[in-house]
Amino acid sequence: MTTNPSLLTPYKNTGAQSSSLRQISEDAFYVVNEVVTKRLGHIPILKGDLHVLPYKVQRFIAEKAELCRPRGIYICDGTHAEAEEIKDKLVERGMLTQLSAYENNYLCRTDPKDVARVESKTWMVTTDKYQTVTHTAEGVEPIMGHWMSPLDFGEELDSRFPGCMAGRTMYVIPFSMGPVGGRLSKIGVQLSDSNYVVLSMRIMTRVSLDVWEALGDNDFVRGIHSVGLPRPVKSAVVNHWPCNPERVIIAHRPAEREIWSFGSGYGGNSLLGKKCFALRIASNIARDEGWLAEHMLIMGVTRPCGREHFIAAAFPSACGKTNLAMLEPTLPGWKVRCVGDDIAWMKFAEDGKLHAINPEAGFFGVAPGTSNKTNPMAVGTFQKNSIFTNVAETSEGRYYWEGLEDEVEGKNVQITDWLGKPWKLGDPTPAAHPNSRFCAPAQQCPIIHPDWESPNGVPIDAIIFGGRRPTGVPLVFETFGWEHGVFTGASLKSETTAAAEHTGKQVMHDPMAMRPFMGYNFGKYLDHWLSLDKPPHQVPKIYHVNWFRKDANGKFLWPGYGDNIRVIDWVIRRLDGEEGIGKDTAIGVVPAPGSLNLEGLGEVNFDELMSVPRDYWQSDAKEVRKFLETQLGSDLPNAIQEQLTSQEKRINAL
Ligand SMILES: Nc1nc2c(ncn2[C@@H]2O[C@H](COP(=O)(O)OP(=O)(O)OP(=O)(O)O)[C@@H](O)[C@H]2O)c(=O)[nH]1
Ligand SMILES: O=C([O-])CC(=O)C(=O)O
Ligand SMILES: [Mn+2]
Repeated sequence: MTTNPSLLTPYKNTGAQSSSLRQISEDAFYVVNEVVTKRLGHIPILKGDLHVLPYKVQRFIAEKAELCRPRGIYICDGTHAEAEEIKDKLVERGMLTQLSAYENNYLCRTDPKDVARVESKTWMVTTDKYQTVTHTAEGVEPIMGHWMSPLDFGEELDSRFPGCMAGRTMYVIPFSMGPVGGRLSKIGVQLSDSNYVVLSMRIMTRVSLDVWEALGDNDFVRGIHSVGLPRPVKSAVVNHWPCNPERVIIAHRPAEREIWSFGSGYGGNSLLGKKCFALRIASNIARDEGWLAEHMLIMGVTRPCGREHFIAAAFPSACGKTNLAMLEPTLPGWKVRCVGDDIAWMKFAEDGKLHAINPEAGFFGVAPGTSNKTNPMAVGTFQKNSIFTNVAETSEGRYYWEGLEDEVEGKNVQITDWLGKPWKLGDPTPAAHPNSRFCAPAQQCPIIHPDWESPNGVPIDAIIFGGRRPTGVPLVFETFGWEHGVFTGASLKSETTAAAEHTGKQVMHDPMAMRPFMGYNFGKYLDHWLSLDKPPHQVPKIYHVNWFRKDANGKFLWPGYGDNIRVIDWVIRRLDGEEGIGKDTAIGVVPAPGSLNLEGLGEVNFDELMSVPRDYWQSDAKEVRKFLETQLGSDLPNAIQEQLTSQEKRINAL
């Protein structure tokens, strides 16, 4: 199979800011115009004016249209009217159903084969393999980063993209991650043949014509997405949801800042601003520019005394970020405000502090388990202008999923499950898919932070890592310093969830909660983190939490949700330097007996919750050493190696 070299030629960044370059690019207009016109051939522009866009964008569109051969090109403007027009069409076609009990809420059922991220088909394409993966020990498959050679990628691309949009519209989506024009913000352009993607991107990112203005002649991240089912369609389309599960590929070319996604319409695979751009591509940009792109929520916590602290927290997918970011405190006088629930871009500012922005504009949250009891602020957010994917529906036009039983019990309502079948309480299968999601504008969150769109971000005082650890791991501990904190993040593990294709509950390594999102060599990534602790930087303190420890009967030891404020309270008192509330253990500082505010809580087995069992941690230490040494090989930073050794010594001395 041959590869069209023009598809794989990196675009040159002309850095066209100076007036002389601007002059050249104006002269080049006529050339561009000719090339663009030739490449487009007879493909009509259905909406918008291609020739007023930045030249690089014009060329990008023309080149990819020539490749994918859509029936027309639709340049999105991000307006409400545009969204209405698309929604009406989708309702008519049966892909969306209005949830009539709310204002402008819609339900979408996908093909049941397309319901989660597909980690095994997600790739980083780099010339040098070790830009993507670490030097693992002989015979050990790297689990962080998934490498494909440019040559192989060329073949995969050639066998999928030519003509892949036949009979469909190619939407051009201009979007900004972070407020348009902001200091930490970045611009992307996604091409997609899915109108569900257009509607979702409009919620999750800032889609607007202002983006073109802010972009000018600068470079942008390029996204090409296709559901991979050109017309006429040869196989049956299930649920009016075109996709091509057998041929899925999500490939990133970090050097070219380019993303190619094929075959899936599901959020994490198709909303390219999210995991693909804001984590995998952005972590590459961040390393080059000296900042961090992380899988973290950002929250502001105000104590009864009125002082506010900002916290960033990294938990793997479906492990509680959205819930913590919108926590409703059970302690009186406390206030939590949400800055972001999934991704943080963080950079040290002149004040020496690490400042974070939320690059997204919406929440793409796990639906099951979300209720007025667990997360009333999320519920408040998605009462209007939201899209629900793979949830169930009631005969009253409301959404339904596991965790909302109280709202239908004893009422005469019929439920239709996510597969479109009649369903009733007590049925053996779940009503909603476990990875069903709500997609809602962040600005509708009742506790959105007034500075959530501040272009300078918010100053982070503490970073928290966490995961689902049914045994052995205490509710909270403070690490002994930056290096120990980075080591603790690198050793992060969690039980698998429905957010990706892994089946069965197994505790897996998920370093920094970034395993599925690692954009470059994980050893270099750790080096980058370690290098940040230098003057004048005031690095945040690093903590680890575990809301999911279970007792011998398999019951959670900790009530979680709103009561997690009690842990945050302890964290902030530690930041303040309050004495006598910490107890040193081998793995970090846990709350001393009596130091955690448990007032008003029922029975809590504090000792079991905080215990650091020697046997457990001895075998854990062995396993972590094996993991880090075999996974990172020669890429394992010395500082992490030293942390490993000193932690082992402390554990053996327990
Ligand atoms: N037991 C317990 N469950 C929790 C807690 N916080 C969240 N959960 C559950 O964990 C699941 C996922 O929570 P989310 O907050 O959506 O997780 P997330 O990290 O934002 O997930 P992604 O969007 O996939 O990145 C939901 O079913 C929650 O109900 C907690 O404190 N205790
Ligand atoms: O990316 C997605 O599909 C949803 C998400 O936030 C995650 O899985 O962490
Ligand atoms: Mn996530």
